[in-house]
Amino acid sequence: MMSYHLNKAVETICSLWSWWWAGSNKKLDVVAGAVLTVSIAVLAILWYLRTSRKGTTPWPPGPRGLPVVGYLPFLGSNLHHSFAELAHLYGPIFKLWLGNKLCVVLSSPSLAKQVVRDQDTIFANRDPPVAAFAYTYGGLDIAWSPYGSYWRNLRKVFVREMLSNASLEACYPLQRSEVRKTITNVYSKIGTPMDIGQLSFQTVVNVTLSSLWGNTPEVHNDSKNGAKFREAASEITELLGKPNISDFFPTLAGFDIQGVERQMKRAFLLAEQVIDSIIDQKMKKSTAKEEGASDNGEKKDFLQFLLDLKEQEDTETPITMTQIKALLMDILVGGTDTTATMVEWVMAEMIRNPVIMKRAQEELTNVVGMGNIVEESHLPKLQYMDAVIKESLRLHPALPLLVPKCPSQDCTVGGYTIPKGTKVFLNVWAIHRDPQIWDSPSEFKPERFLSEPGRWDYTGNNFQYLPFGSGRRICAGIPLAERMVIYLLASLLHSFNWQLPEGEDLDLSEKFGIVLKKRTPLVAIPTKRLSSSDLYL
Ligand code: HEM
Repeated sequence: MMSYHLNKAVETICSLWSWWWAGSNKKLDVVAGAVLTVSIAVLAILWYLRTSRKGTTPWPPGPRGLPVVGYLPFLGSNLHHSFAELAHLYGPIFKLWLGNKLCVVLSSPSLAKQVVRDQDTIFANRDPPVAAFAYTYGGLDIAWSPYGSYWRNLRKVFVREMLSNASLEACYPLQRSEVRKTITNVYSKIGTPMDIGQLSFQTVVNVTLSSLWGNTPEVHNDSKNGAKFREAASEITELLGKPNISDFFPTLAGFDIQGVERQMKRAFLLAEQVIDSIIDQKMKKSTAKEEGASDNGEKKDFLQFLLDLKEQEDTETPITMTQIKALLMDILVGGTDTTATMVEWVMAEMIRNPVIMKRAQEELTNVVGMGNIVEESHLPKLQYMDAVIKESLRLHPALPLLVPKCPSQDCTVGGYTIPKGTKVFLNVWAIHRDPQIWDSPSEFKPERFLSEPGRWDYTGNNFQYLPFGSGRRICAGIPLAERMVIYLLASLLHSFNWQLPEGEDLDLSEKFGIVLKKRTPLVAIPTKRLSSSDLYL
């Protein structure tokens, strides 16, 4: 049918043109006439193809915006809020131009399904911001590498070796020791205001560092390394979320007008120094071991595993030192700020809802007992706490727009064409607050997750609830994240009571970035909850 119309169009153009040509060939030479004929035919075909495609499946509706800058000047600082407002005007799928980037925003479970389930392979690509390349050796990590065998192998190595039950079990003593250090530290400052976000971030970075490279004493005794890495990691996340002209106008990227890339490179170098020094120590240690006694059957930590993998030539998943560093960067940057921010949101919601905090603490008293500290074996029994965390992730998803997707070919979603290369945002923040899905959506009600526990999990199969995303590019660190969040929260709440400083109000407003943070840090005062001081040491 299409080729019939096409032939017809070309035929008509040619016959009209030959008529003009017949009357005027005295003035033009033969070659110029032929070139003109072909050019007009090509233009006509292109015009036909473009208009005929638009006619069958149009592009999504959306606001017009201004020439050159598109809709950029009209967006507020909280992108997820602006997108939710536009969805009220244009519907659950709309398009907008941000500079010369075509973006499409989806805000309903059924559209989410079409992207992350029905056409997952097409949408499993990323459109990395310029800043992302600067800290991942040009996109050699899991989060920003394009969909394909490189990404698949790297993700497989990470999931199989670091997140298997055996590896998580092996890491528990190290995690426990870091969480205990935090409890002792808080106890030493009891009665004074504490920044909960900072406290969580510090703990999560230490837990992650020790999970990655085990209890290498040189690393743990070097508190400078931890502090340096924390500074670098928070700057990297901050810069990743910063709107950057280089991303909206790729032709201007070379100028780095806002200096985002330069700042990112500086933060990256700081983080790289820490990673290099740890790899260095690890390699020295294993050389010493090789020369001395056997390893007594000790389980290898993740870094050791990666270093050994690098040396193997006959492996299915070969890896270079640069790739190892990109992977470590990914885990450290992608896993720490998200997890720590979630702990802060959950604490904020509980401080705002003292009845809920009390119920969570009662559950801890029943499961753990007032004469004990929280242990790993208690965690699966904390059902109410689990519901509180799920409800916090519903209202404050750490990545409210997930990581934007980028189709590898033209495709159709919700009856609209989405051209190849479009930046596609899934507004899970809006889905999580949709009154057609959730009863009293803006209220904090953990009970909603208790009544049908099987219905809500983090697997991404229920498109109404996607705090960790869905499909092939779903968060790679869920088991570790889940465990760190509940373990740290349970320990903080079992050991202490928490309240706001006298006369302070709780501000729950949000600050958009790649990670959705609290606009103002949560500051709270801990008081002793357990009777014996020994339980704090
Ligand atoms: C509460 C904590 C966390 C939350 C809420 C979270 C959430 C997410 C989300 C929403 C995505 C994007 C998924 C998508 O685009 O569909 C993601 C990707 C990712 N996350 Fe997490 N995450 C958390 C913790 C972690 C941790 C602890 C790690 C690693 C140790 C981690 C590693 C990753 C990686 C590697 C990706 C990229 C996956 C890929 O592109 O294949 N995350 N995370």
